[in-house]
Amino acid sequence: MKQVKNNVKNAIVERETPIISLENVRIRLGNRTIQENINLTVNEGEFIAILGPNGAGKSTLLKLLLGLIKPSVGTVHIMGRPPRRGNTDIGYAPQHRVLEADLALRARDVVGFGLDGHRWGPGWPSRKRNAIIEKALQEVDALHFANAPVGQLSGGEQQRLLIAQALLTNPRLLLLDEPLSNLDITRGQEIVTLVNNLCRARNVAVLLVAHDINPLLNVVDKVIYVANKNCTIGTPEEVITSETLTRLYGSPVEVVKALGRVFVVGAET
Ligand SMILES: Nc1ncnc2c1ncn2[C@@H]1O[C@H](COP(=O)(O)OP(=O)(O)OP(=O)(O)O)[C@@H](O)[C@H]1O
Repeated sequence: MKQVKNNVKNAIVERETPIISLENVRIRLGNRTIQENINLTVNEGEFIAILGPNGAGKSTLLKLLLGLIKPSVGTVHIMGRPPRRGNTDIGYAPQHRVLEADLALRARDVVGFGLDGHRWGPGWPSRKRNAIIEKALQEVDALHFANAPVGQLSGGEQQRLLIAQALLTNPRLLLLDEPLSNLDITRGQEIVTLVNNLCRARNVAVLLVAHDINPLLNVVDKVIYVANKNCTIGTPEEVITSETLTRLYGSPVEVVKALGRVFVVGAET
């Protein structure tokens, strides 16, 4: 009985532990300070957009969570533990370049690469491995082009494969680096809807790096805005305001709302 109680207690503690916790984090690369003092918490199942100008440190933040770089000051916790490379609780889709048109690999093989280094990686021609790949392809609505040569797929279709790859280990945190870049408005919106559905259905926390908040405005829970070596987190209504962004950039910024869209003016955004 005591064991059962302990198990329940541990399960509750585990559930209540934030997915990400950053305290007083400073990031330096080479001899440059990229971020001064990051404090933020991300909870289970939250859908969060990371925004900010080129070179502000959005991808660097993802690398920190992946354990690829270390903070020079402060603490980083992923599900209560320091970040570590190869953490299967994290699914990561890196920034994507369109693949060569003559690349003859099948879409499903490319997704399968996501299992490399995993216990169902190559050398496991098992039904289990194929079933995992099939499920991920289905979740991103890619079954109908699963056998197509990947180089012939559109940017949006290739993006779905990257997301499928990131889902293979059933992660609790999904890191997507600019999945909307190079997509037209309709394809971009389809990816946003897909990611939102995955986030809600799986209760997986999602950090999605983007340059434009507009396609995400109606679906994200929060925004992390990175600029001028600082970052801030809050709901879009809290963060995408003239006051908050002027404070963050340290120079005048105007947030203009028109035609149902939001425009950030006056800063290098
Ligand atoms: N090893 C390094 N040494 C020094 N500076 C680096 C190193 N790696 C990256 N940087 C710098 O860190 C800054 C942040 O880069 P990062 O790629 O995180 O920006 P970003 O916000 O993702 O930009 P973008 O929107 O253009 O992709 C950039 O100015 C980059 O030049």
